[in-house]
Amino acid sequence: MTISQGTPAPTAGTIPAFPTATILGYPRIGPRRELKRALESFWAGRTTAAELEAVAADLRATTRARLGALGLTGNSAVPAAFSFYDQVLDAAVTVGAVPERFAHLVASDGTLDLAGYSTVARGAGALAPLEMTKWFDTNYHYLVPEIGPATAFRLASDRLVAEVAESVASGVVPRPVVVGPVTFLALSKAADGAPDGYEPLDRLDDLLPVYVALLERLAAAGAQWVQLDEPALVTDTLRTAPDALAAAASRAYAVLTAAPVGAQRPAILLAAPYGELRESLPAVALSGVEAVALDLVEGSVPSGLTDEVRAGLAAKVLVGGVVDGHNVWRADLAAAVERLDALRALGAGVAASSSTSLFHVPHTLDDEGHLDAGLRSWLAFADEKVAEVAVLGRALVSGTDAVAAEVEAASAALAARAVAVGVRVDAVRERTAAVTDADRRRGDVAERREAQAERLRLPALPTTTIGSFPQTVEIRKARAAHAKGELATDAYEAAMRAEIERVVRLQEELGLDVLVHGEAERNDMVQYFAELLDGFAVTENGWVQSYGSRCTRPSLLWGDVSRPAPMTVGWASYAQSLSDKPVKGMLTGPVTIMAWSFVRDDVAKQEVADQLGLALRDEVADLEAAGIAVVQVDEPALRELLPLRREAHADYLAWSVGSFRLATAGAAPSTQVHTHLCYSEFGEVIGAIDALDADVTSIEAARSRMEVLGELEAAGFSRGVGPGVWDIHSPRVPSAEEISELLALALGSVDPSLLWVNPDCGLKTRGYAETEASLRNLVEATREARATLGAPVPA
Ligand SMILES: CN1c2c(nc(N)[nH]c2=O)NC[C@@H]1CNc1ccc(C(=O)N[C@@H](CCC(=O)N[C@@H](CCC(=O)N[C@@H](CCC(=O)O)C(=O)O)C(=O)O)C(=O)O)cc1
Ligand SMILES: N[C@@H](CCS)C(=O)O
Ligand SMILES: [Zn+2]
Repeated sequence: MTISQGTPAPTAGTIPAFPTATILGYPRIGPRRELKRALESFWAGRTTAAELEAVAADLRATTRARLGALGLTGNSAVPAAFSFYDQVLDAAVTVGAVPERFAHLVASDGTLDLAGYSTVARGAGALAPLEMTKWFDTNYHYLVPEIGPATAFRLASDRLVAEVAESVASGVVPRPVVVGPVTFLALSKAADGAPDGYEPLDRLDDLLPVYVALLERLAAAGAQWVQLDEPALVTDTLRTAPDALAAAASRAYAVLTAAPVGAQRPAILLAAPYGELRESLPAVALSGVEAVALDLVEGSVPSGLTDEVRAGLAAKVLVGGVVDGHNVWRADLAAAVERLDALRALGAGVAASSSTSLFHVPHTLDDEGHLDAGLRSWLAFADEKVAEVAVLGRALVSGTDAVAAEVEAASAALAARAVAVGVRVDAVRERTAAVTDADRRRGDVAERREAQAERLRLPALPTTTIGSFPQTVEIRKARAAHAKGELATDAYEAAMRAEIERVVRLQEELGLDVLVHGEAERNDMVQYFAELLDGFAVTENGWVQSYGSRCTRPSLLWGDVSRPAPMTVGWASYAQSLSDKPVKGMLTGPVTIMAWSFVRDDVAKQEVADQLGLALRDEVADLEAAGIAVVQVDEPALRELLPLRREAHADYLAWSVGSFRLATAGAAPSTQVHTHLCYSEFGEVIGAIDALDADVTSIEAARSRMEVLGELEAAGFSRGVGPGVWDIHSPRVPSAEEISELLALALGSVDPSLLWVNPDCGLKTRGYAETEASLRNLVEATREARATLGAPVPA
């Protein structure tokens, strides 16, 4: 195979040139969250599908122009990777894998309009949406396709083909991006009713013809290269073993490359982001794909290769993911050039790229004028990363000397960062170095239980919520006005206190037992703390898509972390002053603060986690001193940071659990420590959850109908536990009967003296109407359950 050096339209069998610089994907939400606003207007019925399409087309056009201006100029350098909601959902819709319950939304030609697509993503009434889960080890969530033995695959959407045609018409030959067939099936779940032992990957041979047909359509629309994302090939933690995934990749890519490049298909770039290709490397190297994108931030340049694998790679373009697509630190261009050189020795051609799609980072630093100039100079958001790959592409073509100034500037920024004030704070390092095992140990569990029962005097099956109450438009408006200086701090704080009072009164009226203050004052459960801790900076506009239209602004954790002053005590004490019932102090745990921030890459994660642990430990002490008897430390991201390789799990769990314990182990025996976990399946980390040594753990469970309880029981978990009885991800109000059923299930595996009753997660995304109705049913169902236990029922 020869890779042509020019960029003529391909003729059968000749491989079009691959650009020397590219990225694997770009943020879709828009620099001003234009897509979020357009989607939410459409969902609210304020705009039409045509208006939503127009906003999307504008965004795509702006992105193409921006990427070209930043230096992605070669044919196929610009990825066509737009999505209205999620790329995995798009793949499902493209191959016609829409679950049966949505069949009435599908047109006779198999297509789904934007309203139908939105319903599959978000549900409607009794129609449950596709399940949402974490995308690899990131804070992005994808929708899980449901594939059964009878799912009828067909090419059912021409959206991607139209996107290619739109781009070609605008003068840019793009590289369309699709989730690859192996990853698509490996991330799918078996549709309800599938027989035991069935796996969606069993359907690979039925799915491949649809990919073949799609490739042909993309070629006809003008695509010369297509990118098939296969991150499933870099991990050994999926349901399917890595050897089976490698075998599936061999089969799949034999079929997809059976036709020569040209009219029947574009050349194929198989992208393997988020980790290192290990078990699958031979399969990929020996496959017929024309290019492979390797993540050289998480992995390294392949070495120790057999002759056969070496020969396979030597026939391909190797795309070196040397610019971190997943974090925001400016690249070390000198080191990147070296890695690309090493790759050049292996492949038929080499290109510079981001390690992953850039949709994990914000659009641009241009919008962050407020950031300290030093910190800014250490950062690269999406646009700045595109400029970095463009520089590296020039180095590949013209030699390093041609980009000497850029390489030097990057090295100088790195050197300045290493010695900048606040990056290393001796007092913080001395404190973490002095931590002993005893600092991570609380007293005996039984003694704690007795002291807490005596202090709290709670009824059987205590009811509580997870922390946040609805973040109303008024709360957000007040915060936005305060940030702009249009609302004075006193007035803002008074508005938040009024909100806290309303939430406390509501909980008392509903009859909940352990109250929360509602978190009205928090813009986000991580950013709130980042704004108050030293070592962090926050962005004004650094939005990153978390799922669908929902975004977060991950904070920048750049230096040693310490707590200049109490962060939550004023709000918690105010809430406690309003009620005789215990009000929980509410903190976000060290692991979650790390997982949902952009974390410095110059220090071991364990050190960062312990710094956070110590800051939170001081906060717990201050909450206790203010009379708070229950403190909840949320760790919804404990599972999320679990490495994609099993060999790294024990080390990760040791430091992550250690940092949580450091945060909480200073609490007195009579202080009840809660933790809360959600957004993941926790089966794999049950041992670690137990090791957190919290007195009470609330955990997402409603959607899986309490599945996690069996896992906890099997692991001998014998602490207080609140399996969620209300799936808060949809506006549906669960009836008291439904909640009673879930409670009965829970009582089948949890000792009644240990069972708590609570929703799955916080209520910040819900409205008040459904919140009040659901909590009323929750309290009612609890009263009934108490009666069946013969426990005294509080008035
Ligand atoms: C629990 N989750 C979280 C994750 N990561 C976090 N960092 N935080 C999380 O809570 N990861 C896992 C999950 C992901 N789930 C979600 C769920 C919900 C959202 C969400 O609702 N995001 C909001 C933005 C939240 C926020 O930052 N609010 C700010 C700013 C609000 C805002 O947009 N203001 C307007 C002006 C006000 C107005 O007029 O309405 C503006 O700035 O333009 C705040 O409250 O102050 C979202 O809208 O997407 C995210 C992840
Ligand atoms: N305390 C937080 C946890 C979310 S995971 C909340 O209630 O929103
Ligand atoms: Zn939660």
